[in-house]
Amino acid sequence: MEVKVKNPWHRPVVIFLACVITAGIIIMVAISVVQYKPLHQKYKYGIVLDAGSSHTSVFIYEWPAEKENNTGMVRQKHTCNVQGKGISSYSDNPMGAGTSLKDCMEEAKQKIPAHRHHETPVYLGATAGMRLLKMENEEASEKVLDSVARSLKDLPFSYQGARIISGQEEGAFGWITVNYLSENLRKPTGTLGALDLGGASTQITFVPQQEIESHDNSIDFRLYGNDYHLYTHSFLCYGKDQALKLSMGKKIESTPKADETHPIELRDPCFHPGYNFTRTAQTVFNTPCMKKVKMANENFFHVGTGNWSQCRQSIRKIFNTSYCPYSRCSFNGVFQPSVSGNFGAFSAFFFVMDFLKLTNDSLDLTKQKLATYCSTPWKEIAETHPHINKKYLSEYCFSATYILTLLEDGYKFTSNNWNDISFIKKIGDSDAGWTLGYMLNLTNMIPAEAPDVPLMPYGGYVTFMLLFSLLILVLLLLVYLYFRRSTRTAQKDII
Ligand SMILES: Nc1ccn([C@@H]2O[C@H](COP(=O)(O)OP(=O)(O)O)[C@@H](O)[C@H]2O)c(=O)n1
Ligand SMILES: [Ca+2]
Repeated sequence: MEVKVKNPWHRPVVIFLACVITAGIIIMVAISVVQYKPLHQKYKYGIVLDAGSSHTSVFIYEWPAEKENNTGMVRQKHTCNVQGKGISSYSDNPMGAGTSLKDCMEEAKQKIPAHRHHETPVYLGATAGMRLLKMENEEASEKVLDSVARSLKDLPFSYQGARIISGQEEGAFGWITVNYLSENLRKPTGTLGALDLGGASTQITFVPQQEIESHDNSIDFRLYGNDYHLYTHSFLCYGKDQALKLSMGKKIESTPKADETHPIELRDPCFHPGYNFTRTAQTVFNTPCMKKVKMANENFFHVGTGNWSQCRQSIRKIFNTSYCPYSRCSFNGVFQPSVSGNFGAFSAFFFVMDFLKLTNDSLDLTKQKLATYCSTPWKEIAETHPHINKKYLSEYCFSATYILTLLEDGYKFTSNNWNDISFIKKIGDSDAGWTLGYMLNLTNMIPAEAPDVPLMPYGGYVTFMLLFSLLILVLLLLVYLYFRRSTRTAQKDII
């Protein structure tokens, strides 16, 4: 006998529910395939040594193992400052350069889980101090690099090289670091220019509004599917320590000697009134940034006069602005388009301006405050900061005046765009500097094209899957109940 369902229009409902369930299962399977996520987050590590002119720092970075190509995923886990001066100061004792790294590398072994050691890349990049040593004594610079390389190869990490990076690389990787950390690289919105002040060189890097007229200053990247056309320049000898030597050297050369028996008295407006030290000319002229002078073995009296505007005038003399083979220049005949957009100024730009609490004022107020600081007697300055190394303390007036002169007269910032400059040390957990960009580049962690991204964030994915499963269960339950009811009704009808 034929079984008749009592209510025939229920059939489309059943077909509809069956379709919804099938579609639901297909969607869930499809999302599971696209959305891969390991249950346990594993981290990978990388080490970069920044062998600067004044000191060496070790940076340890970490990132989730499965997210190498995601912007902003690499963060600084730990940093260690190597005791003593930079590796270029070991020219007379190259072995000492390698030994100096031991303590910090021991710390790195503790910070990185042992099972990751063998796959953790370690890179050493040396900057302007080693560029200068190479100019002065190539053999000594090679010995120093050999020594640090040997020391790093002895470690359980994956040694990837120790080399002097170019000024262009230093500028470009500093720019990549600040823009990676600010998560600017995957958005079509603006980027952040990078200003790096070291002891021996300084770098300026930004996306210009106008054409780059000199090939040497142009650098092109394709990052996450976006093209970047950058202007960059590194001024060797214009880091703050070398600039001080250039400036003092110029003053010494123009200071007449009273007589043959008495040392020169260098009256220096960039040092506080009451500051009075005897120095050897060797400490000023021991650099390939200046031509050697005859008086290298002589002493001179270094006497502070604390006059900011005169200090500024004296610093202007180390910038040659008398010739420019392009439509516009910064100084020393170097092409520079007009600065545009926001800038992050880091390393010594930050250390100096932060120490003097000059990071948040207008250009005019910064000048006023600095003028007052420079004219403060040395005795008062030394008493206010008893724990700060006297050499560093005595140089802040010069350094800050140099920073202002470099930014205003050199790079042509004005009071209108002064506040586009942010003096920064870190972005999030990570230091601004070239090391992160260098590692991202060498580990191919910034692809040229945008990497495939999961359909939805992990949290959203889990919630979606749970709700969808619940919905399907409810639908299945409804279908079951419906069939049970229909069968019972049919049985009743038969009876
Ligand atoms: N806490 C700190 C650390 C460094 N610095 C200065 O920052 C500069 C860092 O330069 P660097 O060693 O990276 O030298 P480059 O090789 O980059 O020219 C040096 O002039 C240091 O004296 C500072 O003023 N305060
Ligand atoms: Ca540096």
